[in-house]
Amino acid sequence: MKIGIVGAGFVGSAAAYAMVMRGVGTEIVLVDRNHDLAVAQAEDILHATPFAYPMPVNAGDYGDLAGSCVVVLSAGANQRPGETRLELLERNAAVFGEIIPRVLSSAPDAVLLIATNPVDVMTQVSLEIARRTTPDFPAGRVVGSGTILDTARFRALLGRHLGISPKSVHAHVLGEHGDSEVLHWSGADAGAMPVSDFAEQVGRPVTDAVRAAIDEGVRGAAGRIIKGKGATWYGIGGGLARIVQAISDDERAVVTCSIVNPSVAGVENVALSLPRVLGATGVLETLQPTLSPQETADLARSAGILKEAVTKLGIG
Ligand SMILES: NC(=O)C1=CN([C@@H]2O[C@H](COP(=O)(O)OP(=O)(O)OC[C@H]3O[C@@H](n4cnc5c(N)ncnc54)[C@H](O)[C@@H]3O)[C@@H](O)[C@H]2O)C=CC1
Ligand SMILES: CC(=O)C(=O)O
Repeated sequence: MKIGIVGAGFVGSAAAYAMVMRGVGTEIVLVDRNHDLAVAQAEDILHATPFAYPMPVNAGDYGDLAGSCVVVLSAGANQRPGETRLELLERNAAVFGEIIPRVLSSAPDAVLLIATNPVDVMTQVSLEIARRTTPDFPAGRVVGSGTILDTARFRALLGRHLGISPKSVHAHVLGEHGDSEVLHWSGADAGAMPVSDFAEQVGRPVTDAVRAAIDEGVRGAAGRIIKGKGATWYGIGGGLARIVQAISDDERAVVTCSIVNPSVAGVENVALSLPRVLGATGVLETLQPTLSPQETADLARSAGILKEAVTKLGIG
């Protein structure tokens, strides 16, 4: 399975590296406006393959994306310290107006996996662009990485608090990949029991202070990391590799990710994250989790913020 990546900067290269280390796909092609960068990243990542999963890793042009089952889109501007994801919108929407038609003319059957921020709005922009040439382009074939990263942060922090592997924690972040995201505390579980029960049993209760610290740890992660090192890449690289694996292996894994929803929390036609079943053609099913009244209100607020952003852009 060939995997294409457009945008070979921090995020695209970390995704390629994570795929090589996990053995996702059988060939990777990196495309970037800065071709020399793509060449250098491909060469560097290729050198990791003897320690992981041998596969060709090359830089290429759009034509080399032909036959890709998934194309990751990680091109465009990233946040400067203090900037929100939504502030990147106009710059990155213009970049995608150029990129998406070129990707689809070379790889018309690929699932598009959007990482560029603001990722939910960029997912909706991408679907809109794809539908200009293919009006019935399925919404489930344009997948935003959405809150896969926030969900990973939530699981990592809960696992650390409980003293267990984050793999044994099932807890999702819903809504915007951004400031209005919703930590689904009422649905969080560990070891097949509600997280609060597990926490009491192991003597590490989730007090209001713990909960507030985890909420801030998740919601404030990007800002902190960007302040410290200029950008984030390892977490999202791992998350993108995980999504690509689910698609390329037709795995039917449940992952929080973003697509355009016909209706969510009373808001129509807006992209945001919910738990979804991922397989070869992208999103196969969307799950509607049971939420507390406060979580329902928070998800509606998040959907409203995203809807306002797409409406300003003249889509949705
Ligand atoms: N979804 C998520 O959870 C996350 C998303 N991001 C987002 O990913 C995006 C990329 O971030 P970084 O990799 O840190 O940025 P970067 O600046 O390192 O890489 C972006 C790459 O896009 C390329 N590019 C720009 N315009 C292009 C065009 N028209 N055609 C082809 N290539 C083009 C640039 O040459 C550059 O190499 C940003 O929007 C960032 O906010 C970053 C972290 C997490
Ligand atoms: C930059 C970004 O979106 C993140 O690390 O969450």
